[in-house]
Amino acid sequence: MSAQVEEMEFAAETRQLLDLMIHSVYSNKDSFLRELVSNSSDALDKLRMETYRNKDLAADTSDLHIQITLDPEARTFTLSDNGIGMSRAEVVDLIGTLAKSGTAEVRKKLKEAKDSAASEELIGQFGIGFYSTFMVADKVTLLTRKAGEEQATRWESAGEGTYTIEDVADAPQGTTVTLHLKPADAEDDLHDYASVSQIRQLVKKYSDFISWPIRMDVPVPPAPPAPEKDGDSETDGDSESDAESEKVAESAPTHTTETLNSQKALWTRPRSEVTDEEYAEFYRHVSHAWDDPLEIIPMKAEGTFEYQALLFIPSTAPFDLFMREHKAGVQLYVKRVFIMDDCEELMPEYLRFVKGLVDAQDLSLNVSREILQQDRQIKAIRRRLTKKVLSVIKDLRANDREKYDTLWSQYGRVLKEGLLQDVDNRDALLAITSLSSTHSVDTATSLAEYVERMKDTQSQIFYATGESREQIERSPHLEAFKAKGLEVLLLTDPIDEMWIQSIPDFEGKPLQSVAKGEVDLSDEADKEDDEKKDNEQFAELLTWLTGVLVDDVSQVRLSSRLTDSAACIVGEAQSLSPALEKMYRDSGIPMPESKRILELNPDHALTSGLRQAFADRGDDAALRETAELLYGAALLAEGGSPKQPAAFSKTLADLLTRTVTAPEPSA
Ligand SMILES: Nc1ncnc2c1ncn2[C@@H]1O[C@H](COP(=O)(O)OP(=O)(O)OP(=O)(O)O)[C@@H](O)[C@H]1O
Repeated sequence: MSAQVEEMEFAAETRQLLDLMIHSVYSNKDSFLRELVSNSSDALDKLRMETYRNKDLAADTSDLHIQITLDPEARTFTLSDNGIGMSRAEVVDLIGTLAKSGTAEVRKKLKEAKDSAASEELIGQFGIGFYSTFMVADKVTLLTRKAGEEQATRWESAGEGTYTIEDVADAPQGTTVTLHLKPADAEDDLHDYASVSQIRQLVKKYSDFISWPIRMDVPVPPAPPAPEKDGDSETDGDSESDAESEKVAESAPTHTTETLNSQKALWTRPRSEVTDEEYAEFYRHVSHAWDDPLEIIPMKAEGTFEYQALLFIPSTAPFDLFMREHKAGVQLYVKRVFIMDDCEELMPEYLRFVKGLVDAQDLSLNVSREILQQDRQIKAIRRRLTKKVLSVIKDLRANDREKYDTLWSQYGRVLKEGLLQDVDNRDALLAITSLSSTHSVDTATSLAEYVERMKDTQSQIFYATGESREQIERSPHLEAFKAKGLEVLLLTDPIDEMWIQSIPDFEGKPLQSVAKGEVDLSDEADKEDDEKKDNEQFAELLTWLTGVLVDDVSQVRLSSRLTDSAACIVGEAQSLSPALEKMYRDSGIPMPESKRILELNPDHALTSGLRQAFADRGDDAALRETAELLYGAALLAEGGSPKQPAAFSKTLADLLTRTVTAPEPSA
């Protein structure tokens, strides 16, 4: 007996996505099979885990498997599992809507995905899972009953604006998905998915390693005709034996059940025996991805803690890598039995983009998260995996620069979090960290490479932080470094501001911000004399300026970092940069307003003119205005803005007006 059929609408972005799928330009239509098998395999894993945890669960686990049934006449493809199944609410939530975490991002990307290449990339990036069935079917029916529940649910949709959902009283445990297939179209890469040979081949290709049996009923080829006896002629009928053989033929089964996959756990096989394509399929299965892995990392450890691991670095970063909901990517198995997804205990947070699995030999099958957090073995595995991933990245940097560059462009920002979080691996992390520098626009540098290029007279590693390379390069702080040919690291990731503060030196060379403290760039022998002379000459002006600008700066002093500009603003040696202060403030951490230092270029005409004017006229209103403008202009030059832009611009306008107003004729 079935209850009322309810028609529901897909959310707007789900509809858009379905539209994209149905009119899909995505060339690999076969992927729907991988997605369905993956979902069923997960559902079987979940059921097995659930029965470990909940002994009272009324579920049948006697023959967990996946079954494929083809009906070439009705043109249907059916895949069922007797796994965990879904409740009605779960069907609405999981099948009727997109994963919530991605919704906003998907919406944005959908809007942008105007051409076929963009939508292909979109499908690849998000992995559209169950919806991929609409690439090959014009109607999809899903019948599911959650293990332990009586009520089942039927869901059906033609992939347009709506779907129907109804309660069904009677259905086997697990999920059955029936696809009403579109006509095969070789030109569109739409194969005949009601064909036994096609499905046999695709399961082998995509899902051979799935640990559950994937079965299919296949027709038994007709038995070869019995050999004719000697001397028998066509007319010479032995009617009794003919009837006998007919009976046998009638009762002979027309179908037999074939298991299509070898079920061999890929991670237990030596690397030399597994093809890259098999690894790639396995990666797509474990990580629900649609792309190829950038790097495959098989590992095997024997001894005290025995385990095997198969890790992957995906070629593209997931859209939610920096979102709170992002899940860690490594699964835990114990003796080939799936235990849990997203096992955070196996990987540090900054390697959260790594996918794959660890199969540990000596853990208990009902190990819980709480136990894992304390487990010595898990901690040891995590240490080993971390070191291995970092050493693989280091090797890529040395031997496959193109791959490393892709990796760094995708994950560099996350890896830099490690510089703050993982003190034990800081050296390894620094060895794989690439930073922009004034040395080259095209190629980033490591700290070690920077040190190799350092001049003999140079004792510090210089760096500048800012929003972009262009902005930093225009900053007055860099002038003298440019003039003297000193290399400066250009750090533009917000996280750079943080880790750089936590690393005082590299190979004994202190890291020095070009915008902080006093930098000593003079290499002439007589620099001390020059400085002394300058300081004496400018002493009164500097004291007066410090007084005029007392609300804004802690001090006004002469600079050795400027060649072209008249002034710049710098921080105290140990201070936080304005950007970092802002970051803390934005995240709710109270930060006292800190004053910085105004530095003047003693060789600039404006500075020397100001000194002369002050010597001639002393403190007057016009000179005070010049001091305010000088300070405001220095803020603008570093990419900041005066505290009161309107006042600044008015003072500037007044000054400019005076330059164009004809002087009063003298009496
Ligand atoms: N055969 C099934 N049995 C039980 N639950 C299922 C089954 N198929 C799908 N689901 C549920 O529906 C959810 C959505 O499936 P879908 O294939 O769309 O996405 P996914 O597999 O979670 O992720 P991705 O989009 O990355 O492939 C699954 O996470 C699972 O909870």
